[in-house]
Amino acid sequence: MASSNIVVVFDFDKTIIDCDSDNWVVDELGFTDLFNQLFPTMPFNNLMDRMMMELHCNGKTIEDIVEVLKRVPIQPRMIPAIKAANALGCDLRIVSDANTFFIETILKNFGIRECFSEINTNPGYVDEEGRLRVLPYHHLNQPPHRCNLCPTNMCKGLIINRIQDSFSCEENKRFIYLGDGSGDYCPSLNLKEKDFVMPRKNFPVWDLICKDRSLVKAQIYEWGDWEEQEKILHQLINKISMEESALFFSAHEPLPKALPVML
Ligand SMILES: Cc1ncc(C[n+]2csc(CCOP(=O)(O)O)c2C)c(N)n1
Ligand SMILES: [Mg+2]
Repeated sequence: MASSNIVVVFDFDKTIIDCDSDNWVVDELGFTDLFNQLFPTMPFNNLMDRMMMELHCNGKTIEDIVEVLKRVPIQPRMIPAIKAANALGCDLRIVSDANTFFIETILKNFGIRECFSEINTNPGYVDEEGRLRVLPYHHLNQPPHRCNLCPTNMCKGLIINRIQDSFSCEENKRFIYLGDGSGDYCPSLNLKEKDFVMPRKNFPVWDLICKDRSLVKAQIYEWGDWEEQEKILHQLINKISMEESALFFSAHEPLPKALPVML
């Protein structure tokens, strides 16, 4: 497979799929009223764990949840677009405030689980009683992350920093980050000048970025719908690849005379 120096980091809900997976499961299984009643009383991450308990106690099985997840709305072009980015050698990752069970079930159902090298999200697992448990990404026995932009269970900015630090400077990785929610703002601030952020237009991360664009070092390319997301992502991958090959030529030999227009 081709390899490149491009790392594409996707948020999941409303960036890869066309809904919030948590709300989709709760609504489709008929538990919206209870969700709305409990919503003001506890942090969201705990609420999802509680809702999974409520489903279990009311006779909803893991198979029922899986069946609902298989029907999750997604723009059909998203699947070939992800496969294409992977085939071009991009390192694709997910950073999401959903959970591993929902995300892995959905990606496997669409046949794209293997396109991603890493999924960073809240752990979700089925316990011995057949109940789905959802835990915080940052364990409660660890010191709090101290970021005041992010919910206590997950700071996506810390995750981006960890991914950035996993590469050496010589690898010169270029990041493209796609997201929609307020939780995607913190990681956007941590990107560098050579990187790109693709906020979903008219969604919370876009509103936050637009308040003061100068706080974001990365180049900003907004997207309004999935067709546009696919087009811009493809253009950015091409743009970075061209820049890198131009750099490669200029570092190794004089530019070949036959290529003056491209380079
Ligand atoms: C009414 C209401 N208030 C708050 C929330 C919390 N919340 C908003 S988007 C999201 C998913 C993030 O996943 P991703 O990071 O993949 O976009 C979560 C956990 C909600 N779902 N509903
Ligand atoms: Mg999202």
